[in-house]
Amino acid sequence: MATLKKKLQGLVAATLTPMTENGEINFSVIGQYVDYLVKEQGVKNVFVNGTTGEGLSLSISERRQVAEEWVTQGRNKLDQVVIHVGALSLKESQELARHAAEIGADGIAVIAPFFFKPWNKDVLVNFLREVAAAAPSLPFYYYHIPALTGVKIRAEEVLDGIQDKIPSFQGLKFSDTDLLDFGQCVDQNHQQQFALLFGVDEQLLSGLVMGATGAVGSTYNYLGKKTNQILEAFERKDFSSALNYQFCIQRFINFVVKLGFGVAQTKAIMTLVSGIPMGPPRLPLQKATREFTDHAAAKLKSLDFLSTADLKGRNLGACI
Ligand SMILES: CC(=O)N[C@@H]([C@@H](O)[C@H](O)[C@H](O)CO)[C@@H](O)CC(=O)C(=O)O
Repeated sequence: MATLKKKLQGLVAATLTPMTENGEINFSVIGQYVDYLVKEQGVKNVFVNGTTGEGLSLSISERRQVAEEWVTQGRNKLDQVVIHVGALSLKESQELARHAAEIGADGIAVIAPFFFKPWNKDVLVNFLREVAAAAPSLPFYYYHIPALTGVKIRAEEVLDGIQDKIPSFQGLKFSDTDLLDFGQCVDQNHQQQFALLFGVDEQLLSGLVMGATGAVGSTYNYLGKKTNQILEAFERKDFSSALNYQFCIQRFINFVVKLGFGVAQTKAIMTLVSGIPMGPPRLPLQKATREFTDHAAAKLKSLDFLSTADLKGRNLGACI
């Protein structure tokens, strides 16, 4: 049985994997990264080796080392460190799950296998169950990201009766825009106390309205503080402020999406905002261009998301 832990809630940063210019993992900055998230962004939970962390582009040995470094550096600083252990090979996934338990991670998450795909809910749940069984003491999360896995089985279906098969099941990370599906995950699982984590940062407020108990995302690395304002306004039922904050964040995401936005660009933005070098992504991803970074920087400044004292007060469209 999974040990009783505080329910995962609030913001969870989907961490980047810092790399050196020659493509090796730069473990040396992870301690600094933890401090930055906690002190500068007010984010105390991390989701490691997921999409943003290029988990599927790392070797198993690298994934183990990255997980270990986050757990070590996060001790007594972070609330929860959840490790994504999904892989195409069940054996590798189980190995990573066992390892996460050994190092003292707070939970594991798994995506649907995406080369040979499960063709229905039962097959998917069987796969997830085999992974969860390798680390039965760890809270288990299903990571639903159909646009990337191509596995379109609705999350609502996956959740139906899942605790009978996976006793350690604790929640869902929902990285999709189908609010009917997400709403039904919430509506049909009131009794279960699952953590239902929304994964589309630009639509977080809709997720909260629908009943999300927290959120996992890439932008919380550098817009955590701003996004916490949405959570706080929502909590005090100040929906008009919450919407304003969401619109501000949307203005930024909408801008970068038009330029072409993904993990490489997130690395560039995080480097710019935090000052911690995230390095390039690993192939097949391509490093963000200088032009992208310059445009993103200008936009961050114009929205007052980047504290440049000399720009303050000048821009009427600022989102302070
Ligand atoms: C497809 C994708 O990368 N989605 C991101 C979002 O945070 C996304 O970057 C954000 O909503 C901007 O579109 C997360 O859901 C991914 C994530 O949590 C992860 O890295 O595991």
